[in-house]
Amino acid sequence: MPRGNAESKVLESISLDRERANSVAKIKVVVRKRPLNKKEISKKEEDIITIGSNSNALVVHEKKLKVDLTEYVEKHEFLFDAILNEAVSNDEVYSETVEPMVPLIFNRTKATCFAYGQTGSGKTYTMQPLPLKASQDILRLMYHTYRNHGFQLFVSFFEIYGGKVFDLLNDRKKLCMREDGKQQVCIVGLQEYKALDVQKIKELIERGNATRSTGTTGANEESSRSHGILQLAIKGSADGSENKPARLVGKLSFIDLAGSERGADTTDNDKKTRMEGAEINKSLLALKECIRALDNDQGHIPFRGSKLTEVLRDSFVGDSRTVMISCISPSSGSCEHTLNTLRYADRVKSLLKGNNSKKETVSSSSNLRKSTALPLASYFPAETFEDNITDVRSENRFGWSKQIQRDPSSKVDRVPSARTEGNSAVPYSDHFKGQRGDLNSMAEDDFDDYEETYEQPKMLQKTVVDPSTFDGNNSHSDDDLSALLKEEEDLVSSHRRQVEDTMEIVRKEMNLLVEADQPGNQLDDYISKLNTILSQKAAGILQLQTRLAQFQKRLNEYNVLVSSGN
Ligand SMILES: Nc1ncnc2c1ncn2[C@@H]1O[C@H](COP(=O)(O)OP(=O)(O)OP(=O)(O)O)[C@@H](O)[C@H]1O
Repeated sequence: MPRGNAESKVLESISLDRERANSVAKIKVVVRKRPLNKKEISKKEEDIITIGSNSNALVVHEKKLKVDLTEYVEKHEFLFDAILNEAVSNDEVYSETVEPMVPLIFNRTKATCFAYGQTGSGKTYTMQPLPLKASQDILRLMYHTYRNHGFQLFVSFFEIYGGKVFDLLNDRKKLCMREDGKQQVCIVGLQEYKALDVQKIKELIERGNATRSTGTTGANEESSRSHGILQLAIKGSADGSENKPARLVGKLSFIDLAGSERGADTTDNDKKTRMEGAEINKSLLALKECIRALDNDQGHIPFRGSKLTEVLRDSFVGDSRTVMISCISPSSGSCEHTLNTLRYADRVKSLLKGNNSKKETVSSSSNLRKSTALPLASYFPAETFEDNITDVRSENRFGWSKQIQRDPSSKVDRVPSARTEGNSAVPYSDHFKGQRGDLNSMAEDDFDDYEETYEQPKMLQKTVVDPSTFDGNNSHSDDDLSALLKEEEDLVSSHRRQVEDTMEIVRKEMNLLVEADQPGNQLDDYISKLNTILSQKAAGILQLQTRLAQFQKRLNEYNVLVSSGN
């Protein structure tokens, strides 16, 4: 083939990659349901998750008891970018999640894939094969499409355990993090291995996996008690030469988060496990706060909320892409955790809608079309690369198109996601009668209508507060974030306690009703007991309402604080 022809093929391929880049959502949320495991089957637990025929809607069928102790099923409906059922293979998970992001990392993008879910829901099972598959694609691009660019691939693998960072490719050496003058976070001494072939990467991944901290939880015998972070970095020198120091071009991070189970699950566990749980919850909440702040286009992203978010800082600024895989167990015994996971995912997804239509509109790809120059120098214009990140960020953070379109080549259909957790109660006897039909009979247009009429909940209302309360200083807002995260934890714990108390009260109430139906019952006694019960109920509700109001106030104040920090 004549040289000119070969070059134009390469150009075409790069330009195609870039066009594809524009159609990759900034944040994509995918749910993966695992099959029932042996333990769940032996306990006769049911599969309570049904997935709609268009693969982006699911229903959780929550079994509940009425006050008169009759059973009924409450349905919770959710929509996401894609829902992968128990028959979906790891290869298909890769195609749906990471594969579209791979070409972007040759063009300055920081892409992140993380798995979220309760312990034993399949996070590690889902995440472990992804880096190797991505490496294969990266090396193919490096050796073919970008073969004259002098790109190099580096692998690092570390974990965050108990708020500390350990190098999984260097005997779990404890590492510390530093922030440079440009607020770039680096992990001092982290080993990065240059990888030339897939075999080398496979060895590194296996070595790191074998070193990870695991423990046993009620739900998983080999549970990850740490956040494992594997990074594939593309580096290159400005003139494509291998002799000059290589600078970061783009990065793909894989994060296998520790289980998201909350306090309720840890009652049987020892103190160490409970402490681990608290630390894990803190970082998961902080991650949510960062994504929330990113979507609100706030100048100040509260990365310091946890070690995890500090480490991820450079993955979220500039031109970034994130795919979150929410892993869920199908079993009735995990219903509460599954709902928590889906609500977390739903919250992340809904942040991208509602008031941000401006941010969601299709961005022009002209900036990419213009730029067809091939030499690596074109990736490093006049300013330094880091300066460039800031520019890209301010111009382009939400200019990216979400463009979730029907992709004929994809095995999974996708439509724009709406935040819909619609609850509907049906008698328990109807549980299996129409659960699939309900979703199957829902045309895609129905979802579109729902999307149009649904009003976005405004978690972070901007209210006016006494400015003297805050000085708009970012370090203060980091302290505030920690306090806020703690309050969120406390609120949820109080809520849980209140529900337990209420159940106890309802039991007393039922007994009282039974007594009241007996012949010759004492009316005075009934009145006095009913009064006590009602007072207890009212006190519980009032207490929780007060706590909730306090938390809402703090949340609003925090929002004002970070907004004023812009
Ligand atoms: N989609 C799946 N298909 C088949 N088996 C699965 C699937 N997902 C998970 N499993 C199995 O379920 C068990 C728990 O999965 P895994 O260890 O990935 O959970 P986890 O969410 O990472 O838990 P933890 O947070 O405790 O580390 C494993 O034995 C795994 O092989």
